[in-house]
Amino acid sequence: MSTSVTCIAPVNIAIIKYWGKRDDDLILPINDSISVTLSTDHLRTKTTITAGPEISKNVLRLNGVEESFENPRIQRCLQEVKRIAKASGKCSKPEMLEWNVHVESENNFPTAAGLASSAAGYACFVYTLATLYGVESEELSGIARMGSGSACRSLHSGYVQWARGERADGSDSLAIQLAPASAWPDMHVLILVVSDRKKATASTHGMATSVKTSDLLKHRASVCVPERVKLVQKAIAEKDFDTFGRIAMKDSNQFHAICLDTYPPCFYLNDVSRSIIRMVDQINNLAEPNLAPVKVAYSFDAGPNACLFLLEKDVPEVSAIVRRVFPFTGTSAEEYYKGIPNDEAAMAAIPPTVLDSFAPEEPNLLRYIIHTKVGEGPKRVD
Ligand SMILES: Nc1ncnc2c1ncn2[C@@H]1O[C@H](COP(=O)(O)OP(=O)(O)OP(=O)(O)O)[C@@H](O)[C@H]1O
Ligand SMILES: C[C@@](O)(CCOP(=O)(O)OP(=O)(O)O)CC(=O)O
Repeated sequence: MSTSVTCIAPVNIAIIKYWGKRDDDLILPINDSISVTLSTDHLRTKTTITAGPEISKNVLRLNGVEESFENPRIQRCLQEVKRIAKASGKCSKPEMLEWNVHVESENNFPTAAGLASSAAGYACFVYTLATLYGVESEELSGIARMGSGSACRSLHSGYVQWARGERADGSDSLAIQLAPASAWPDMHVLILVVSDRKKATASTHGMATSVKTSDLLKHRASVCVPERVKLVQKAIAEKDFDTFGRIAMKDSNQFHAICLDTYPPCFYLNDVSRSIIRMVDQINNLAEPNLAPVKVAYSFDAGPNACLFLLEKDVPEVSAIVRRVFPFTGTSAEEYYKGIPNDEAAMAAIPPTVLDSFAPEEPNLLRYIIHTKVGEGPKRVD
C-alpha cells in the first residue's frame, strides 16, 4: 500500500542577500543573510510525495512537467532525509525508506523568474519528505540548504537569519528565526511582477561568476554585510521601519552592483525595475526631501520583479500611486490585483495633489501585483 503526504511551503525574500558560495557542493555561503517569509495564502509551493512498492522509479514533476530525478540537489536532499529517518528509528513504516517516490510539485507563482521559487520548492520537497518519513529535526534547514541555499530560510516563519557558519562540513550553516510573523503584524508586501519569464542567468551560475570575478563582492562580504546584519536584527526587534527599509534598498542595490561588477556582467533589473526604484524614491521624498522616514522599500532578487515592503497604514497611498504610475487598461482586475484585496475607499481618499505629482508610465508595464504579508513556515495540508 502506497503512502502519500501533501505539504505547502513559503517563498522568502532576502533583506540582506545571499550571493556567493564558499563551498559549491555543500552550498555554504560567503556571508550571512536575513529574509522575510511571505504568506502561503498567496505564494506557495505545494508538493505531494507518494512512496510505494509498486512505483518502479523515482519521478519528479514540476508544474505538470517531468524533470530529471538525476539532479544532484534532489538526490542529495532525498538521501539526507532518509539518512536521518533511518538514524532516528521513528519512521512508522521503515520499509517505506526502500521504496521509490513520485513527487508532484507545483508553484502558484512564476518559476525561475527571481521570485525565490527554488527556495519554496526545495523547502517544500525536504519538509514533505520529512513528514512522509516521520522526521522532525533541526537538521532539515541544513538539508534544504543543500537543495538551494535560500531554501533553508523558507523552513521558518517570520524574520529569518541564515548564518554563514564557520565549519567546513556546513553543520553550523543553518537558518534560525529572528522573530515570528506576529512580532510585526503591520508589515505588508506588494510584489510588482514585471516579468514571469525564466531569467537568462540562473542564480547558481551568476553567483559563481561573481565569486570568481567581483572585487566588490569581497568588500561586501567582509565589511558591509556584518554591519548590516546587526542593524537589521535591531530594526526587526525594535520595529524600526526606517532602518529596515533603508538597508533593504541599499543591500538590493549593492547586490545588483555586484552583478554589474561580475565579468561578464549579469543584468537582472530592466527599465521597468528602474522606474519602480524612481517611484519609491519619489514616494519616500514626498514629505520632506531626504529627511522623511522611509515609507516604502524595494528589494529585487535575481530578476526584474520588485518586492515592496511597507506598513499597513501606508498601503492605500502607495497602492494608489502604483496604480497612477503603472496604469492597467486590461479588463480582468482579478487577474491583475492578486492577494489581499485593495481598500478602494481608502485609495479614493488619497488627495489628487499627491497623485498628480507622479508621472504615469505607458500602460500595462506590470504583469500583475500581489499584495501579501509576512507569514508562516511549511505545513502539511492533506
Ligand atoms: N516546486 C519546485 N520543486 C522543485 N524544484 C523547484 C521548484 N520550483 C523551482 N525549482 C527549481 O528551482 C529552479 C529555479 O531557481 P532559480 O534560483 O534559477 O530561480 P528563482 O528561485 O525563482 O529565483 P531567485 O532565487 O533568484 O529568487 C528551477 O529551475 C527548479 O530547478
Ligand atoms: C538573489 C537571491 O535570491 C539568490 C538566491 O540564490 P539561490 O538560493 O537560488 O541559489 P543556489 O543556492 O545556487 O540554489 C538572494 C537570496 O535569496 O538571498
